[in-house]
Amino acid sequence: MTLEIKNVSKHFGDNVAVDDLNVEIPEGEIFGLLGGNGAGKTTTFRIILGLLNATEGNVLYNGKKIDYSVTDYIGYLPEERGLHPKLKVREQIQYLGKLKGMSGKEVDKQLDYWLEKFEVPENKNKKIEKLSKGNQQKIQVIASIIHNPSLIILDEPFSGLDPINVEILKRSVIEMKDKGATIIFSTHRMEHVEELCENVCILNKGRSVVAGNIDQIKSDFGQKEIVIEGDKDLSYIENMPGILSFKSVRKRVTIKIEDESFAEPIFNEVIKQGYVKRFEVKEPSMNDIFIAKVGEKFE
Ligand SMILES: Nc1ncnc2c1ncn2[C@@H]1O[C@H](COP(=O)(O)OP(=O)(O)OP(=O)(O)O)[C@@H](O)[C@H]1O
Repeated sequence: MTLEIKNVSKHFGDNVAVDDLNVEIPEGEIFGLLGGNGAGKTTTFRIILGLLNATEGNVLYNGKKIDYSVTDYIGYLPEERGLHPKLKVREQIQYLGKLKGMSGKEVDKQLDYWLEKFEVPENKNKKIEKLSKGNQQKIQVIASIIHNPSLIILDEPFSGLDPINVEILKRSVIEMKDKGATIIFSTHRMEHVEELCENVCILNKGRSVVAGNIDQIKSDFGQKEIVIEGDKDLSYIENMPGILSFKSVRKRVTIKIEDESFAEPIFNEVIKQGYVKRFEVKEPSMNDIFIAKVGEKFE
């Protein structure tokens, strides 16, 4: 049940929102669609769901076009959140669950389960307008997964959540994957994809600038990071060959190098100074890769 995005472009007048995008998302995977504001993430989701027509190309799930209006196997957390503020949580979820063909009993069971998971069981009979923004967001996520969909599309699911709730949602996303769902989510926070995804696509101005397996992307990128911890003054290393950047904060030095071959000469210099607590050659972060490929930073 692979999701295939094939040569998809979307033009809004002269504005090219998505530009010849090709992505394959295997079944049962958590896939990250990355990019800054206006990169084309939401437009891509709307095209996947059949809510927008592509100018060119097509999207197939399980070999067929998706028509969101008639599909019960899709869960979608839209960018524009759409809960009814005057309804109580249970009333809202009952309404949406029944639209997806569930019985009232089934909805209640699932709702209790997810409210417990999201650590807000006390909100079941509260009016949505009385909940904080983050807690409304949790209800919106529950609304999109209440019917146990096999394809879940989450547009910026972590935005507006505090760090504790980000962790709770991450755990739930992993649980949905373990139950067999294919999940695609968008974010402009690189660290979210590093933790959750095997494969990603980074969009910039509608184009895929980097795509594929995260480990592979990192190893193909070539550049590495060295972290050294200890008491020694290592500032002279800054002038050695292959060094792209050198940062020293308290007792920790972080060095970016062009490729791994430059690590050994640095190591040899460092141990000449005697004992160090740590010398580690690390893969670059997705943020480093994004900056190098796109020239923008997302934090
Ligand atoms: N209905 C529309 N009409 C005209 N232009 C649109 C429309 N929807 C999106 N766009 C444009 O398409 C581009 C991509 O927008 P999109 O919302 O897909 O980006 P995004 O990556 O989801 O951004 P964000 O992170 O800000 O939500 C933008 O330049 C946007 O202005």
